[in-house]
Amino acid sequence: MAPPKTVRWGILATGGIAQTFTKDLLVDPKTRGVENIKHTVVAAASSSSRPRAEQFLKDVGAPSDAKAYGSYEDLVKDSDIDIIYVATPHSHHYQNAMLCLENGKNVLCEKAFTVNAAQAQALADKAKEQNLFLMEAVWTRYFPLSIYVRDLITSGRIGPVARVLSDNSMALNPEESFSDGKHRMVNPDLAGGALLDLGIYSLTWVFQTLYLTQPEDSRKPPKVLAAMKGYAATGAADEMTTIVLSFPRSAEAGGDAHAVATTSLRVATTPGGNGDAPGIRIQGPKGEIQVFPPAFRPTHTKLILSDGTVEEKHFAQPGPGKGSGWKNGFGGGSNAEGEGHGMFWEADEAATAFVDGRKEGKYESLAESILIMGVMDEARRQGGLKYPEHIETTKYPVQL
Ligand SMILES: NC(=O)C1=CN([C@@H]2O[C@H](COP(=O)(O)OP(=O)(O)OC[C@H]3O[C@@H](n4cnc5c(N)ncnc54)[C@H](OP(=O)(O)O)[C@@H]3O)[C@@H](O)[C@H]2O)C=CC1
Ligand SMILES: O=C1OC[C@@H](O)[C@H](O)[C@H]1O
Repeated sequence: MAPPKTVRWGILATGGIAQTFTKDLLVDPKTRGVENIKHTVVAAASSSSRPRAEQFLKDVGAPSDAKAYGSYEDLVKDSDIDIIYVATPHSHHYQNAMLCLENGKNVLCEKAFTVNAAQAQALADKAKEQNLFLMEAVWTRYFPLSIYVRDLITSGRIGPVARVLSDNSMALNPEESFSDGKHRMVNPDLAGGALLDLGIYSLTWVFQTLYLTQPEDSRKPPKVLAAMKGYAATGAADEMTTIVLSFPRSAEAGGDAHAVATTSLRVATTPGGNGDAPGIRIQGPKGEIQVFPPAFRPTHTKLILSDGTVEEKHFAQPGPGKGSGWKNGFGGGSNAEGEGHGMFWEADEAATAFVDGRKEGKYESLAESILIMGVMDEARRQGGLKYPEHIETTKYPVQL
């Protein structure tokens, strides 16, 4: 077997998810049976200060020669970097990812990919023009659990999927948790609200079960009907959004399929985060697949068939982990001591694509990311939610 190829990462921003991702990145891929690539961190940048980037590199256990930068502009000029992971708030993804692409860097960009579909399209166009890799970091798509669920569907165990019910909600008590209104969950200037932050996962489950599992030439965009409740304290952000989707299908493929994607900052998929009610139900004529919360990091599925068969599966996130034990502070769950968080699967895919010369992720094309951004645009249009022009714009560069 050929020796693993080492992929050199740069980390853009030093906040919560940048820490979690980078710790996972530094877990040896062999611990999860991955032999083709290795990851290393060669640089990190903080827009606040260089010492903050230095501290970040220490905290995550990066190699001692990794470089610390005090600006994103300096990071993108580093010729030793193969891929940059963009970990700023969604309001900033478009400007930051464009900066990377303009400077010839491959990009893995956190969710939600951008603020709207026009920005996502502009990034995809730029990546194509520059012949660079670009992928939205919807980590859940790359989990072995997600691959297993998609395989159950394509192998026909439940018959053609007729309906998907998909929720990702957290009872965050927003007035108390985000009382100054500055947190990205509620802050319009950071494209805040439930939809872009949490609802993206409800839609991920809808799309990866009803869209990605269809033959490519038969995938069609869904019709969208949405209800949105604004978050009163900050005005332009949603605290709850419900989207009904109808996917056109031929009669041979089972006819049209429906989905309901829900998200809320006020109520939880399972109160107390105990995870005993399925947040995702994928239903066909022969049975259903249940996925247990949280929707973004599920570890438990149940297949229930109408003939009485019940198959439960638990998926570990193999460690040992570099101290990547995780709590999100919102009651969103924590992983067992010694486990990784699970962000390494998407990193493996991005690195493998880079090494193989692919320009997009295997389980979510740029066209699908753009389509999902378009569904969120339509939900916001129907719900009357607009963000400030300077973060909705496709102009570049814009100082945020
Ligand atoms: N995949 C997942 O499970 C998760 C994904 N996310 C996504 O990751 C992104 C970042 O979230 P998270 O890490 O929790 O956010 P944090 O607020 O913890 O970190 C964001 C970082 O972005 C940089 N930044 C640059 N400009 C701003 C600004 N105006 N306001 C705030 N931060 C700024 C800062 O880093 P610096 O000062 O170093 O430049 C900051 O530390 C979001 O898009 C979110 O949706 C978040 C949580 C989980
Ligand atoms: O992406 C996410 O997944 C985990 C949640 O806790 C977090 O708030 C969200 O941004």
